[in-house]
Parts: sequence; structure tokens; C-alpha cells
Amino acid sequence: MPRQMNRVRLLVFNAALGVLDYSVPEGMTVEPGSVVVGPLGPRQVLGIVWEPERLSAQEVPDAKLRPLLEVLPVPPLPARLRRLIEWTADYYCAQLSSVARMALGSSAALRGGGTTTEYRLSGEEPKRLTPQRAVALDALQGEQASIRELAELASVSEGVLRGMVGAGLLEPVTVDLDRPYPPALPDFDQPELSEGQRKAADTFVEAVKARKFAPFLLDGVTGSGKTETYFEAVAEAIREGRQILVLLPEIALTENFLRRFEQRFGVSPVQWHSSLKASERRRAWRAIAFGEAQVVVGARSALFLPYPKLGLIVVDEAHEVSFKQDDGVRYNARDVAVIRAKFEQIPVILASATPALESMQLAEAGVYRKIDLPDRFGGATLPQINILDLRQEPPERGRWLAPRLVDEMKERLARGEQSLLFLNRRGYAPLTLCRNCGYRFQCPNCTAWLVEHRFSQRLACHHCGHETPVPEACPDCGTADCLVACGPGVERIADEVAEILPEARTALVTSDTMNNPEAIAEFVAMAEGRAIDVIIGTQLVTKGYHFPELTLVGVVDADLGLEGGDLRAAERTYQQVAQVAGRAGRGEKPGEVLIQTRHPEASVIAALAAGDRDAFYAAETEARRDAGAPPFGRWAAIIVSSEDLSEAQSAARAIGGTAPDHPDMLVLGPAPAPLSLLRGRHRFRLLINARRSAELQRYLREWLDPLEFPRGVRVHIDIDPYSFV
Ligand SMILES: Nc1ncnc2c1ncn2[C@@H]1O[C@H](COP(=O)(O)OP(=O)(O)OP(=O)(O)O)[C@@H](O)[C@H]1O
Ligand SMILES: [Zn+2]
Repeated sequence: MPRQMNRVRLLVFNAALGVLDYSVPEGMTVEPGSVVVGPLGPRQVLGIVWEPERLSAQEVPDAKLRPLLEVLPVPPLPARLRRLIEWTADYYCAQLSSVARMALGSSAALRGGGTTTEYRLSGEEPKRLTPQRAVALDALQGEQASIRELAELASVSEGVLRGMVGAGLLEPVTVDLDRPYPPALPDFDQPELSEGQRKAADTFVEAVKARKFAPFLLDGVTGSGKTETYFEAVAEAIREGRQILVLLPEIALTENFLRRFEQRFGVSPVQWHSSLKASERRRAWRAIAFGEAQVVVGARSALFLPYPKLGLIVVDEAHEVSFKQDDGVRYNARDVAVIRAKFEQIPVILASATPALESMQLAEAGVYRKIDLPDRFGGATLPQINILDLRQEPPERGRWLAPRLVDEMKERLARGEQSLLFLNRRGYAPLTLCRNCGYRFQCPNCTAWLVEHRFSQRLACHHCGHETPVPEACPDCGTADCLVACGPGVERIADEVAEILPEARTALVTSDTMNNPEAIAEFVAMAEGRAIDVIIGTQLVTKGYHFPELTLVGVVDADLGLEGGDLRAAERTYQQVAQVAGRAGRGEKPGEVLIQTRHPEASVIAALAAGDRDAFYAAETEARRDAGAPPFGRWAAIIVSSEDLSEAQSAARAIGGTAPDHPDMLVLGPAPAPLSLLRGRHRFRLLINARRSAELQRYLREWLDPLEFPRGVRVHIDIDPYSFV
């Protein structure tokens, strides 16, 4: 029984307001974690009741307190989650309210029950069709959503759709906002596990039963059946009536996961990601908060949701850098998942074929328990990896694929097998210039070249989204037809494949072409149905997929990732190439991988070719130890930006000038960021390298909190940064 509180302290979602105190009117019951509404001047403010002793604020006398207006009809945020929110804000030097906001998801979800109206095509035959209506009719087949969402889907105005409602072409459907999800069945279709899988699964199942904090690193080669293995732990948690969270790095992987899940458990899990419809988001949030959602699969933002009875967390493809959020609260979902498991006293499984060095180190130190799956499932063997030295076997002029790779692709095509070409570069060409005057197309808002996209016939900035049509003539010297594309992107590789293998059926897989679940599902179905011969893709196709007929992987440019030279460049290259190589030979036929490179002697490339993962990790570990880099030392970045260059510069200098002189901490910079202009803001960076034992966050706060900057200046702290641009 919560004690009756007659005054409360609220965490509110406006950092400028700080913390607010209210009185609790007669008859209203609140407890820590309650989501409430209070008056603020003439307006209202949403807040979470927090333990007053954990939020410092000036004490307001009882007599001056205004009463709360309302307690929202949702369960109070659990104490364990409140502690996680505090931990995250503290560790990442973020605002408590910004972290707490991630737990609430959507404001609509905070209001209870009810129905909403969605629309779908009525099936009525139109008598007369405007072009706009024809577009909508085509685009909205099988869709049901609000008018606004449908308008977005069909790229027509809401007015067009309202007209279609009037004409009876679209019909309203009443939807129960809180309709329950069908239950997942833990024994729906249990596969026969291999001996290794069985052992691993038993360990996980025991951990779920034990209900204690237990972090695992599931280190299994590509195709070893990590998913099947951790599904047994999921099944056990379902049987025990607990909730399960599975984090995936990208929505693109969800489709694949959903199908596997459905085969195993009979229904889809509850999804949580940024492209959910508003009504789905609200339904999912409420099912989660009320403990009714059993299994939730989501992107990193699913981590802070208010599960009342979490029993297991899985982070799949745990090495992926996209678990690191680089705006708003800059946190790493993989790391926070482990902390959440600790607060919840539950097991957490980090699954990967190419674990992050940090995770390997923690396993070695005995913090994580390492579970190995060293063999592929079903007798499949790991692919043969061969180096293709571009200096000795160059592609023809103006081409990017070396003859040997082309020959191998032709052979696969003749045998009815599939090939995959990997190049981690969207668009047609990364740089466009004028042949006559040398003019280069650059983004007006960013320090970046514009990337040509032939599909959309545009030049686009991959940092800010700026786009412009490809002009007929050079904007500088006015010469017509003089633009040349420099270097390859995946679209250009697709063109090349069309030239050399005109009869091959190809699929281009990038975030430009696979930007919705339907497109991804269609691609997967076609690849599985052998309606595709050659897949050309970015990092989007490197992981998760299982196409048994795929027997050749070509890495178009293995050197690309090493160019930037940041801390994790070698590791990332290793992971990407090993992952994409892992798509080959997963069925009965053996796979082969050809890595095109100009630096076969580089240690990453050599390790990949030799299949010597241990050697790679060992060398990389030593390099990091020498540099005092993570996980042996700690890093933090300070990013200073302003639309005004001199303002940004003096703020950065002021920070640099007041850097504490501490034996545990080395401050580098300020220096202009590699992306010195981003979305119209000038940027400077400082990098702090600290000893592992250093109280880095406290130093940072003591250093930065007293400083004041002009309003246009933003100062961000990035703890354990992944991006250095
Ligand atoms: N015990 C099993 N019974 C039947 N099929 C299995 C079993 N284990 C794995 N498989 C199948 O083997 C294939 C590879 O498994 P899975 O995709 O889980 O591997 P993975 O370890 O996640 O690989 P990657 O890291 O490359 O994504 C899948 O098609 C999966 O359904
Ligand atoms: Zn830009």
C-alpha cells in the first residue's frame, strides 16, 4: 500500500522549468512514478512523480503549492525504471527529463481506452478518376490508417483523401485502441536443437528461471542459429508470464525476425520503432505498460519503455554501431541494456558473430559469461575467403569489378546460384565534378560532397538531406554536359552488373530503396524464391539474412572503411566484411567470398583472409591498450556548435581554456570537427582521454557547468563516442 502523499515533486518535460512541487488534492492517490498533470500559470504541465529526496529543488512552503489536476490512467513508472533513468542521465551527462521522456513514448498513449477511426479502400469501383485519386487508389491497396497517415503513404494531400471518403472510395473503420495482442505460444513449433545449441539454450533457460542479473555474450559464427538458441530463453520467459525485450539495430532486420518469430511462436511479437503508426504506437505502449505485451521487438528506443515484469533482454547483432544514439540523449543501447538487466535482476544476452572488442574484453574479465556456438547449423561450412588484389588484377577502365569476380558471378548465374555484391556507399557516385573547370558539387549546409542518385536524378547530401536536381550545365563555368561522376556507389555497381550480366535479375538494397517494411518483405521473398540472381547492397544486407542459394559474396572495396581512420575503423571493417561474408554458403552448397582490396597486407584484411579472428582481436586489443583507448581507457567528446563561426570558435576556446589539469585526464583540442559545417552549424570538437578509473562524468560537470555561452551555442557531451566527425 503506497503511503498517502500530500505533496509531491515532479520531474517535468521542460528542462527550463526544472523541478516542480505540487500538493495532492483530497481523494487523489499518487505514488512515485505516477504520471500526472499539474497547473502551470494558465497552462498545464505533464510530469512524473519522483522521490523528492532524489531531485534537488528549492523547498516551496505548503501554503504556496497548487494542487495537481489529474493522475493519468496508466501504471506508475516502476522504481527500477526510475533508477535506470537516473543512471542513464548521470552516466551520459544528459537531462533527466530527456531520458524520462523516452519512457513515455507517446502522449496519446497516456490517455485510456477508446476507439479511433481509420480508413481503408472500400472496394467500390470509381466512375471517374482524377490522376491524384488514381495514385491513391494504387498506393493504398491493403492499407488502413488515419487520413493523415494514408496521405503520407500515397503522397497525396489529405484533401484528396477526404474527397474520396465523400465519394465512397474510402470507408471508415472503427478501431478499438486497446485491443489485446494474441498470445505467443512458447511451444508452437520448437525446433530440434543441435547439441551445442541445446547446451547454450539450457544455460539461458536456467538463467531466466533464476531471476537474477546474468549478462551473457552469445558468440556464434554466422549461421550458427543464435536466434533459435535464444528463442528457447524467450519461450521460458513467456511460460513464466514475464516480458521479453529483443533489441535489433535496424528496422530493416525486423521483417526477417518477425517471420522467424511467427514460425516459432505462432504469432507476431509486439513491435516498437519510429515508423509505427500513431495508433499502433499507442496500443503497443499501453500493452507494454500494463504488462500485457509479452515479447517486444524494437529499435533502441524500446529499451526505456515501462515494462512492469521484464524477464529477459536480448540484444541481437550487439556489435552494431547503430545501437549508439548520436542525437538527443547520446546513449549506447547495448550498454544500457546491460544496466537495465542489472536493475531488473534478469539475464541479458548480447548476440553477435563479431562481438565488439569492449564486449570481448568484458567476457574475458569474467563480467559477461561467454557462450560459444563455433559451428554453422546443419553441417553448413563457413565460406572460403579469398583476396583479390586490385593492384594485380585491376578492373577494366571505368569499371569497379575485377575480371575474376565477374567470372565467378557468371559461373553462379549459369548454375542458378545467387551472388551478393557489397559496397557501403549509397547513390551512384560520391563526388560529381565539372570536367571543364573542376567545380565540385558541395552541400551548402555541410562540409560534404553531394552524392549523385541516378534513381531520383538528384544530388543529395547524406548528412542534412539537402537535395538538388542534377543540372544540365556546370553552375560555375556554364559548360553543358560536362559533369563527371567520380567513384562508385551501389547504383553505379548495379549499372555495371546490368552491362556485364544483362540477363541477371538484380536487386538494389539500400536505405533509399528499402525504406519500408513492405519493400523489405518483397525483397526477402524474391531472394528466397530465387527470383533474384545478384543482390547489390550497402551494410543493410550484411547481416541477419539467410538465403541458402547465395554462394558468392564480392566485397567491392574493403579499403573504404579504413580510410576515415577513427578508433574503430579496423574493427568496423572486420565486422562488416565478416558479416557480409557470413551470408555466403549458408545452405548445402559451400560459399566463396572475394575481397577486393589494394592493401592485402593490412592486418584486418590478412586476418579476414586467414579466417583468424583471434589474431585480429588480439592485435586490436594490444593497439587499444597502447593508446589508452576503450575499453582500457575512457573517452568522451565535447561538441560545440553555432550558426555563427566566431561564436562557436570562442565558445570552444573558452572550454579548452578552462580545461582542468588532472593527471587522470588528457584533453585534446578544441579543433574544427571533420564535419566542420553540419546543417548550417559550425562545429568544433574536444576529445578527452581518461583513465579507466577516472570519475570522468564528475570532472566534465565540474568543468562545464559553470561556463556560460551565448544562446546560439550548443555544447554536447558524448560519453564513449562512436562518431568522430
Ligand atoms: N535447431 C535448428 N533447427 C532448424 N533450423 C535451424 C536450427 N538452428 C538454426 N536453424 C536455421 O539455420 C539458419 C541460420 O540460423 P540463424 O539465422 O539463427 O543464424 P545466426 O547465428 O543468427 O546467423 P547470423 O549471425 O549470420 O545472422 C536459419 O535459417 C535457421 O532457421
Ligand atoms: Zn548537408
